[in-house]
Amino acid sequence: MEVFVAVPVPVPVPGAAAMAMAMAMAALALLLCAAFIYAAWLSPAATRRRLRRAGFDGPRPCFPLGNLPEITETTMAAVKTTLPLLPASPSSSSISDVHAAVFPYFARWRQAFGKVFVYWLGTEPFLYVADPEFLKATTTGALGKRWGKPDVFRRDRMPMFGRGLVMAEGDEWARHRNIIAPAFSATNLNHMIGVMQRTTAGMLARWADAVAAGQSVIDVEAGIVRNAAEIIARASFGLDDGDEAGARVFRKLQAMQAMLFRSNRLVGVPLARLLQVRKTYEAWKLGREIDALLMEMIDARMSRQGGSSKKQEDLLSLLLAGTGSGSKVMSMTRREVVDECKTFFFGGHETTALALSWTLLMLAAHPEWQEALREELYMVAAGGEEGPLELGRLTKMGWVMSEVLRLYPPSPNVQRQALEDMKGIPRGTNMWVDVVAMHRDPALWGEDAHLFRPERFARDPVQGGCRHRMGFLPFGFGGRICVGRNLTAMEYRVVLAMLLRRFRLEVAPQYRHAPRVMLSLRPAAGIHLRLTPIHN
Ligand code: HEM
Repeated sequence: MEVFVAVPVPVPVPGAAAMAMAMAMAALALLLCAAFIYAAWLSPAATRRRLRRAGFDGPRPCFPLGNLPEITETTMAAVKTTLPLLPASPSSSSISDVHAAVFPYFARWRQAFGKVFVYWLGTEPFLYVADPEFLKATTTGALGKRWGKPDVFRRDRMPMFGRGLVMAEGDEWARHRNIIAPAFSATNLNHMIGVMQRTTAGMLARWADAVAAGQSVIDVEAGIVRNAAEIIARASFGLDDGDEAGARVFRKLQAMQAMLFRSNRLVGVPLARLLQVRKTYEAWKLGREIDALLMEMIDARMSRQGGSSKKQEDLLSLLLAGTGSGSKVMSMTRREVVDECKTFFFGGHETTALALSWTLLMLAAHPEWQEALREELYMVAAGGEEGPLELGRLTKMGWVMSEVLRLYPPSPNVQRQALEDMKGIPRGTNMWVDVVAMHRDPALWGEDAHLFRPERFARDPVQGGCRHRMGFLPFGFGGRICVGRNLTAMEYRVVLAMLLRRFRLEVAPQYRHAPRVMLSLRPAAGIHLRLTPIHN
């Protein structure tokens, strides 16, 4: 007898797989939702409670935007403000004028919370600091190593700096800094004087032509920025007249700079990049093109090295001198050299140009100082050509530079991020040092803090008489102090000396005093000066 065993045959239930898939998707969506709620609300709210328990109060944030709405609103309200260039009387102006114009939200919060408080960019906590003693207590000595650079800016500025020195961290940073710092030695910088003079002569010739053609008022800021961009491109990677690859990189770097200034980014807001996909993509694409061009230049330079009779003395050659040496400690990969070239360009030209532009404005507004610098120039370099020796003897010019960097610091803030928990500050908290506020604080500088008085640096050349050694920070502080400051000092002297010999400066009637922060501290409406040629 045949026994039939009933074997159950799996009968496909229509839609079962689809249902399983849908459930998995729903679970995933739920998980993502939970993660988003955690990142955008719960986690920052918990950090805020911890900070408040440690005694750090501040304006109430509304997550996930944090305090960005108030920042935007107060900034929009301040945009149209025009300030008097000079106070009507020495006592009629105070820190609040320029500081409130450039950081209106900080000026408002300082009144309520003092010189140290917490505010939020999206879900990122920022410890605002305008108290040098607090800064010293939290960041100097052994504590210094516990602070790095904020991740939030590293992500945002990746197209500009890549993983270059500004953004590097830990051992990577130390290795890069050890290779780069010697490239800015006095001997290397002296080789760049000629490049600076040739480039600046071109700018001055263009201004002289414009004046001869009847255009006596010039927006000097535009010319100075372009001149500084050319100088840094020549000094960094040897941009040469007729060098097509160099010129292409230069144009693209400028396009990137303009694009990043235009885009109004929601820094610190989770998923904000998704709202700005086009801008993010454009910056990424431009960044790739720049990288490819720089890589080509580096390859060409490396294959020429040794074979060429023409010795190049730009920063690129100095960095490449170690590459291929076999020493891992003292060499960089091509990729790293590319990022450093971009870092020099973006970190190095606008800051220097702004220091020079604000100086021209101050000298136009203070003719007695303009004359004092000219006299010093004629005394130190009677023959008319300034070499390294003569440039080093321009003492008064040094005071003027320091005073301008105090009143109009091109880098209006310095940032850090806590790498570990310390003194009630949770790991990951950012620090925002308000350099403009400290540089104009009467408690640190005296009642004349808002006045242009270069002589304060005659009495105290390093600190200008500031009552706290961490109250004057135009180039940052600690191990991460600006690596390019000597290059700036050199370029400042070369350009200013040539300019003062060639033109007398006056503030033009159409000049509008509108300092604003757009990454750097800039004159929003340019710097219009009347130039009168000096005939020797
Ligand atoms: C007036 C001109 C300049 C100003 C006001 C300025 C300001 C600054 C500031 C505030 C920092 C941050 C320091 C810190 O975090 O404590 C910095 C870092 C830096 N600057 Fe400058 N800078 C100027 C010129 C230059 C030039 C000419 C170059 C290069 C060509 C340059 C390259 C850099 C680099 C690579 C860093 C990162 C240093 C590090 O993290 O180790 N800067 N600068």
